[in-house]
Amino acid sequence: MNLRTLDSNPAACPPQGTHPSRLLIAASGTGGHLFPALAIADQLRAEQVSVEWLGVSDRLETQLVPEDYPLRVISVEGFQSKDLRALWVFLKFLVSIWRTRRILQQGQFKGVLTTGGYIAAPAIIAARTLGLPSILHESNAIPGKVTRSLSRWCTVVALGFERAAQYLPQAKTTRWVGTPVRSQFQSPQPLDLPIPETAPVIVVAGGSQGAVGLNRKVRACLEPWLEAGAWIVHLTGDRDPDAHSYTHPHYLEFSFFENMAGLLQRANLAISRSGAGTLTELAVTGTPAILIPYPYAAEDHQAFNAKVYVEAGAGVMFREADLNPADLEALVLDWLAHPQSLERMAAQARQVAVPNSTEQVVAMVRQYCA
Ligand SMILES: CC(=O)N[C@H]1[C@@H](OP(=O)(O)OP(=O)(O)OC[C@H]2O[C@@H](n3ccc(=O)[nH]c3=O)[C@H](O)[C@@H]2O)O[C@H](CO)[C@@H](O)[C@@H]1O
Repeated sequence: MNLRTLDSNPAACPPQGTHPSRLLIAASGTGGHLFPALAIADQLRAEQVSVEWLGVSDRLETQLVPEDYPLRVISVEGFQSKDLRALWVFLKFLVSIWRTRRILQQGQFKGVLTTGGYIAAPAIIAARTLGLPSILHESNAIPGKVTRSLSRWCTVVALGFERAAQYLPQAKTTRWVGTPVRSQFQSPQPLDLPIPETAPVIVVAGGSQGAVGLNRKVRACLEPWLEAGAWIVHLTGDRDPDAHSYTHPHYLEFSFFENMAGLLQRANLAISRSGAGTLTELAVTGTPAILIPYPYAAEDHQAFNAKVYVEAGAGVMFREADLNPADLEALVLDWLAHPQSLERMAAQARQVAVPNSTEQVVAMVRQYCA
């Protein structure tokens, strides 16, 4: 991988005035923050907008971004403790605002787009103090802390779920646009797995990092589902101590799978965490789901995301702590025996998808950051 990480050295900036429009995208951490931002960036690049990235040195963006976009790194983290360390984090935060201001000035950026999280704070504050527009995309049904605190300073807040607007009374403008997904989701993708055409496929997904708790519940049920004829594609993440402990010719295990579009287009059912990105992809591909929210998500936001899907009739939700593997096993066996239930839910799932999310955010960039 060709790492092109830039710092705030002015010599590293492209010549000034050579691009019709320049945008700094601040997105960091997990797939849920990065993939929507990458979808937007790719579309902007196709429309000749020059995009650079603001990230953190040890997060997923260092693997996903630098091949395509110059990555500038700052040091920023969440305020979690109230002791001396909090003072250190605060000082780092002030420095991160100063560095972001310099990056924006030296690169002559016309504005900032962010998908929330810690990195959004210096990006929005720096843009605000320079009088530049900022567009914040919030994908969750309950907006994160940074979104709630700083929405008033954003030019516009784009929402993944309509119901998130009620938590942002101070935002100047909110617009419900859905959450952008990678361009591969817009067309049928081949799936390079040896699964027969007629076999039912269950995908088990724990978000961009995998979910050990969810993996355990599912492993307890594998045998009967496989006996019932299902193929199971299990995305375990790379921190599961029990990975590779079970083998069966129809059980395919991956720590991370690149071709999510092809996989979800082929899946008949997903058993999944309810991160906003995954949920949007399930809706776009019309995949019914058993949703098991991450129990420690801030303000239980994954459960609020899942409710959108459940209320639409596209799936069911279980709390991980209450979920008895025997119930999970029986529910899936029932659905495998009655595929028409899955088809009905698939149709409902498609109703949740918002068309043209990426294009709508790109239009905002054109409107506010020209
Ligand atoms: C633990 C936690 O707090 N997670 C948060 C994080 O989610 P996190 O990044 O875990 O989850 P999301 O579901 O939003 O996104 C996961 C992304 O990773 C992709 N993927 C996943 C597995 C794989 O093998 N291959 C692959 O490509 C999915 O297709 C999806 O695009 O940000 C989301 C958006 O703010 C939040 O809703 C989640 O609550």
